[in-house]
Amino acid sequence: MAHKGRARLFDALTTKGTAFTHEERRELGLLGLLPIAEKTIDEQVEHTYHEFSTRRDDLDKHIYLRALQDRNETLFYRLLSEHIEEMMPIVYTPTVGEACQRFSEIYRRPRGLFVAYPDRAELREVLRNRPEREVDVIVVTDGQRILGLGDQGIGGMGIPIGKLSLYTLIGGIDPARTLPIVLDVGTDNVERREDPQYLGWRHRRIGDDEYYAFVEEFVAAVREELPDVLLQWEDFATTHALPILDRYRDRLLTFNDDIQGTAAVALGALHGAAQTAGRPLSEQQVVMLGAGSAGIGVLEMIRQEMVSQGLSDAEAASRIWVVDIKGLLTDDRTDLSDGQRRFAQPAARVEGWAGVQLADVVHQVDVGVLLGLSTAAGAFTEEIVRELAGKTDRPIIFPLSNPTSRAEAHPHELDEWTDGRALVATGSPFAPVERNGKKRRVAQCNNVYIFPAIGLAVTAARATRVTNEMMRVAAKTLGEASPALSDPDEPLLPAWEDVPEIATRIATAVAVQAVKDGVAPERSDDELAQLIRESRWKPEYR
Ligand SMILES: NC(=O)c1ccc[n+]([C@@H]2O[C@H](COP(=O)([O-])OP(=O)(O)OC[C@H]3O[C@@H](n4cnc5c(N)ncnc54)[C@H](O)[C@@H]3O)[C@@H](O)[C@H]2O)c1
Ligand SMILES: O=C(O)C[C@H](O)C(=O)O
Ligand SMILES: [Mg+2]
Repeated sequence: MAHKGRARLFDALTTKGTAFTHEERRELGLLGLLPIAEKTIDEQVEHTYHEFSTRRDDLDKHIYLRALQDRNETLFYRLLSEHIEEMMPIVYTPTVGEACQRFSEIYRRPRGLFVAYPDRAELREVLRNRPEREVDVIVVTDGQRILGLGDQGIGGMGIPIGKLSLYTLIGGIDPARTLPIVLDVGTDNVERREDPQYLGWRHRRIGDDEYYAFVEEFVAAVREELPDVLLQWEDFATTHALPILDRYRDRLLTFNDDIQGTAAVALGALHGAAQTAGRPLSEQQVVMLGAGSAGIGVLEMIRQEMVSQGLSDAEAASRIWVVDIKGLLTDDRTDLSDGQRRFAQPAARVEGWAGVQLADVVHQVDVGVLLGLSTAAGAFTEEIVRELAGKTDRPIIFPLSNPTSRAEAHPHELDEWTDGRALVATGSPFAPVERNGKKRRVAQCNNVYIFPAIGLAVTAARATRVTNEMMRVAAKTLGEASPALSDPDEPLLPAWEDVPEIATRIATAVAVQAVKDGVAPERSDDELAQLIRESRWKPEYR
């Protein structure tokens, strides 16, 4: 801790603000730079919580917390950890969505790296200018598909910042070793581009040739500067997300959270749901609304799970129905990507149907599981849900699109239309559902149950790759922690207060799997468990 004087006082990572003791103030040259009172961190938490509570709306609260993070990270995380349920929706989904839309307007201080296309000749210098030398986790976006809100250009930076806050809060990654990055490659959002306040590069998105060359340059610079870092891709448009993952997954320590993290959390939540419904996944017909990278990623994992339950690949695929903006994916469609084609139903199977929209599929098929990753708000209509509820005792319905404004249905509607029988999980947080005077928490099936644990696992175990098996183990360990397994009235996923502990459990299982897969140095399971517990950063003044 080399800093002294003002440099120390204003270093967000090491400052204690009014909690510097008199002795420390003398040692560090801070005498007179602070009011005389000496606060404890608990008093600071109380004070900041009061300040937070007086802000007028959620965006204002977001701005307050982000400013606190820029001022005093230890206090920020301490405050968050004591109010995790209340503050998660403020620093993360859904409020972070609005913060991205209004990024330039609410901008106060820089954070992380802005890797802009016009600086492409100096990418290495950009990387070298990173705020801290040692980095365990990078979250990078290009801002093109921010939640279900589309292209936000540089405003997408809110997402890496928010995700990394949760890497620390839940996964115990040292905040000094996290790095949010936005690749500023222009924006096709005309409103943003023409907004005089816009802080990004005012240019249309670059073409694919330039784009992939730039991404390659970026990856090369990251490898040179930070060869051991975990590089997480976030909120890229599906057309880029899949090729990027394919290109780098075997070359780097990397994963795509929207594809792989989402798949793992969905499978985890389905574990408790299938058990409560009394019918394993391999005996369900599954319908997915949305055939983007998130939807296809989830379905790949569901298919593997059905196969592990004894089905052949073809049998599993025949139980999976995917509907996109044009209707059901069938093998006579010429507009499907390779990933989508794997889930196309034979056109012959739908011959004689009146149509191929979601309502038709639910009408024709004995659906037990309905999932939404479509951004289509309200697409799970009363009619569709009532029909589904007529086919099965415990319909499993997950409207997973974010933010709240994009949800395919709201939990209280699903509860009403199914007389309380639906097993529900949502992507964004919702208020508890009330039935017969009893309030029930709604599980938030969001990849935040997964990515912090992956970060913790690979950092502690010094893994060099994120394998499919590591993701499957994460899903399984989360699934086994479902409160619904012991009481069907309980939510499908654990409460936020329990999530840091469950992340530790998931991380341990993932680290053990990394060793098994030969992508982390040999260590015993006990050693890994201990390493993971010990490596967790805690929000305490040092
Ligand atoms: N809960 C989570 O953890 C989680 C994780 C990742 C993504 N998501 C959410 O999933 C959504 C989709 O993400 P993506 O990257 O796959 O997006 P995407 O834009 O690539 O895919 C959207 C898909 O939905 C289809 N679609 C759009 N409008 C439709 C409509 N009206 N009817 C039927 N289909 C329609 C499109 O054809 C496309 O196949 C976003 O809202 C995102 O926030 C949630
Ligand atoms: O950011 C989230 O809340 C989940 C997911 O990564 C998404 O893109 O919607
Ligand atoms: Mg995302």
